[in-house]
Amino acid sequence: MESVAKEAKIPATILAIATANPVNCYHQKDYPDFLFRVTKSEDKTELKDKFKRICEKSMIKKRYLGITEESLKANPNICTYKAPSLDARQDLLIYEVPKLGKEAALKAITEWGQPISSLTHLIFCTSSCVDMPGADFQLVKLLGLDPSIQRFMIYQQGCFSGGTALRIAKDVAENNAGARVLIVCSEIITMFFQQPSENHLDVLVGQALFSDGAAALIVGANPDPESERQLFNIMSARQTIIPNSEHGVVGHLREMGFEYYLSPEIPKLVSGKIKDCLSKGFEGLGVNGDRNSLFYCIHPGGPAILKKVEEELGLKEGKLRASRHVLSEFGNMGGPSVLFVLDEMRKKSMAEGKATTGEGLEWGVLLAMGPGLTVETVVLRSVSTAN
Ligand SMILES: CC(=O)CC(=O)SCCNC(=O)CCNC(=O)[C@H](O)C(C)(C)COP(=O)(O)OP(=O)(O)OC[C@H]1O[C@@H](n2cnc3c(N)ncnc32)[C@H](O)[C@@H]1OP(=O)(O)O
Repeated sequence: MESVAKEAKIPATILAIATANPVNCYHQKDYPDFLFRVTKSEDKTELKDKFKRICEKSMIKKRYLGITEESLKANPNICTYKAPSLDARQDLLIYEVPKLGKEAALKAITEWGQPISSLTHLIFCTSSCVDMPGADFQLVKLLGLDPSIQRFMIYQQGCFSGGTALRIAKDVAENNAGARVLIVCSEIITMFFQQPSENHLDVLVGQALFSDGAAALIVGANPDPESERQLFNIMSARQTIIPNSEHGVVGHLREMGFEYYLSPEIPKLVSGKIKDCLSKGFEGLGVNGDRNSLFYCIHPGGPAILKKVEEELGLKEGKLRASRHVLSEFGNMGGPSVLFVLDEMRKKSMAEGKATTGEGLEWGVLLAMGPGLTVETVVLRSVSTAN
């Protein structure tokens, strides 16, 4: 099919962004006591000290989690390493994941300001649970969307799914006249909640970083200048696998929930590919090579990843402010994280009276990474905040 992209006067454009989190807020300084108490692991003092060190170095102040002491007491197997608890976790998640997504979606639709019936496509991403019919179907019911809305359900892509959703939305918006795509990424990481174990130290890293959140965006090409407000144009989007890195992030869905592995090599593997991702992403766009003249929305996977990427790209202090802010205030929410970063960037740019939604700069890049290791590179062009 001949791409309509060339005909689109304005390429796929983000028209609204919104976020939501569960109400329960956990302060990182209190979390080691909480985790070791609810999992009855107080006797593992060395492990707790190690966990405290990881929490202190996480650069996270607070996180939001759907789990509560009460819900864990009602499902004690969730608190016991390797105990079968898949049913209990699924039963909580299949309702909560679309519900949190709905909260973000309603805010995005309000910002967009158009009738819900104008939405033509839905992309729903989650790695938190699986079910049939899927979380996309549940969201259609919860929001009262047109039953004939065209759905894409993206399961189990992990932390890069926010970039995947933008890539698919760009294709859809530019090849279907009048398309308005609702993206919803919703993660509640109860499937990753595990009792600390001396035999599986990666779990400590996950318990210190992972958190719950949902983000929703609306994307369309050729926005109506009278009634729709542009936030960022999506100029290119591509996905790639980092060679020899599939051991980096691994998650096996078991009776215990997710049995997952996080290699200490992740920061090095990701940063080693980052220049190549940027040069391929910007190919043919005529943007100069000064990396400090771009704005950055990078998945806040952990402080070591951000630091390594910053060093590799030779970025000046402050260029990754939005990613670090999201890490500090919300933790690593997986797929939605990078969309939280985008929201933070445009809000701060507007609040500080910057000329564009991208910290006053014209061009920028959103980078999302996850299992594979896979990187999504989405090149963005900001718009004037005077719009
Ligand atoms: C690809 C993606 O990005 C997708 C995802 O989001 S998946 C999650 C990705 N994120 C990560 O894997 C975390 C990356 N790592 C980090 O950000 C940091 O290393 C950290 C916050 C975990 C620790 O901070 P740091 O400044 O490196 O402190 P450091 O003193 O080296 O490590 C603290 C402890 O954590 C341990 N540790 C670090 N990484 C570990 C890992 N992957 N597995 C097990 N233990 C680990 C260290 O051995 C150390 O233990 P001791 O205190 O007993 O010596």
